[in-house]
Amino acid sequence: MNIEKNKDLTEFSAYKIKSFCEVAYFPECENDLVELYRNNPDLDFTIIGNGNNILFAKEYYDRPFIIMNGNMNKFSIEENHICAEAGVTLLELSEAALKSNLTGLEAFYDIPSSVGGAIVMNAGNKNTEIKDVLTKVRYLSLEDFEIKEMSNSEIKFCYRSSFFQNNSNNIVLKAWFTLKHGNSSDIYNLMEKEKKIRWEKQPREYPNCGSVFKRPKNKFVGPMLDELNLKGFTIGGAQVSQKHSGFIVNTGSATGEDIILLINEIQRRVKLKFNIELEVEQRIIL
Ligand SMILES: NC(=O)C1=CN([C@@H]2O[C@H](COP(=O)(O)OP(=O)(O)OC[C@H]3O[C@@H](n4cnc5c(N)ncnc54)[C@H](OP(=O)(O)O)[C@@H]3O)[C@@H](O)[C@H]2O)C=CC1
Ligand SMILES: C=C(O[C@H]1[C@H](O)[C@@H](CO)O[C@H](OP(=O)(O)OP(=O)(O)OC[C@H]2O[C@@H](n3ccc(=O)[nH]c3=O)[C@H](O)[C@@H]2O)[C@@H]1NC(C)=O)C(=O)O
Repeated sequence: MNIEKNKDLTEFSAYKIKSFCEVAYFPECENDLVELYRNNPDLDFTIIGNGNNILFAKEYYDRPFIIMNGNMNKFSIEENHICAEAGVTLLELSEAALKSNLTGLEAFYDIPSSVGGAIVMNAGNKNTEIKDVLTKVRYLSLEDFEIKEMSNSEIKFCYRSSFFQNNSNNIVLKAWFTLKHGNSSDIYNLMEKEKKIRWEKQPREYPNCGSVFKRPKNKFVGPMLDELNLKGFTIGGAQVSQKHSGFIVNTGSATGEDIILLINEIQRRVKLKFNIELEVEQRIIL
């Protein structure tokens, strides 16, 4: 396993925020990860999947990070079942499904995420969520350092949440998905269609971490922010996207602090005007 001291984390954050950690571990397989935790039961590790939903609040972390991005990325396919390690990206997973003429992952083709991150957050769009294709998860419990498995129904998935979101002392190691046999060109066309829709609506040209806030009940975030004239509102290098107000983009030199200040100001104005407390969807790494 590769271990790097004083590691620059910029490339592991989709916001491209400059931040360092004391030491970064890059586990290559399940065993590396499990041994790391078992041998260091007192260390407070921060885990990063593909970095698409994290906001570095600090410029330096004097603690160890575990980086799954580009690691633990093996998968296998048997009939209509895929078994994938936590570090496989949804892009890799959906492309593998396409090659095997399996349908069910098209909506995830363009959702930036690792398998682990997708399960924690129950990744998805308006019509499909990862829970719809997931069979079971293998995970490491940090309570007793034992490896366990949990079936879909036990994971208590709901909108952008799961057992793993609410119990972060459990590390996703591997997941099994059940798909359906389909037609290769139909699968490909649907993947491209999903991607086109997202690229048309979302600010892919700037570093960002997707939706900043969860959808409040019966409301969308974008129209509320538009009503408040917040499109383009900027603090330092952080800007409410001109393309989709539900996103904050890094226009070049945003710090974590810029983004947090912008989030706080949006929340303050939304509360004043609509009496709604916007809940942050992204993980702020303190
Ligand atoms: N729909 C969309 O367009 C977009 C969606 N997203 C969503 O954001 C998420 C991004 O995933 P990803 O980039 O991989 O995640 P990140 O690297 O951004 O990690 C987010 C959090 O997930 C937890 N986590 C990640 N991997 C694991 C693991 N193996 N086991 C346990 N916890 C883990 C960690 O929190 P902790 O340690 O506290 O549990 C981490 O802080 C996905 O759910 C994706 O759907 C992001 C951008 C756009
Ligand atoms: C990007 C993410 O997921 C996205 C996912 O891609 C899209 C599409 O399915 O639906 C959610 O966004 P969203 O709630 O902003 O939905 P959208 O369909 O983009 O927009 C909702 C409504 O707001 C309007 N809208 C959007 C942007 C804007 O600047 N102004 C505006 O008025 C749109 O016209 C639409 O009528 C997910 N976000 C959440 C928090 O649920 C993410 O989780 O990070």
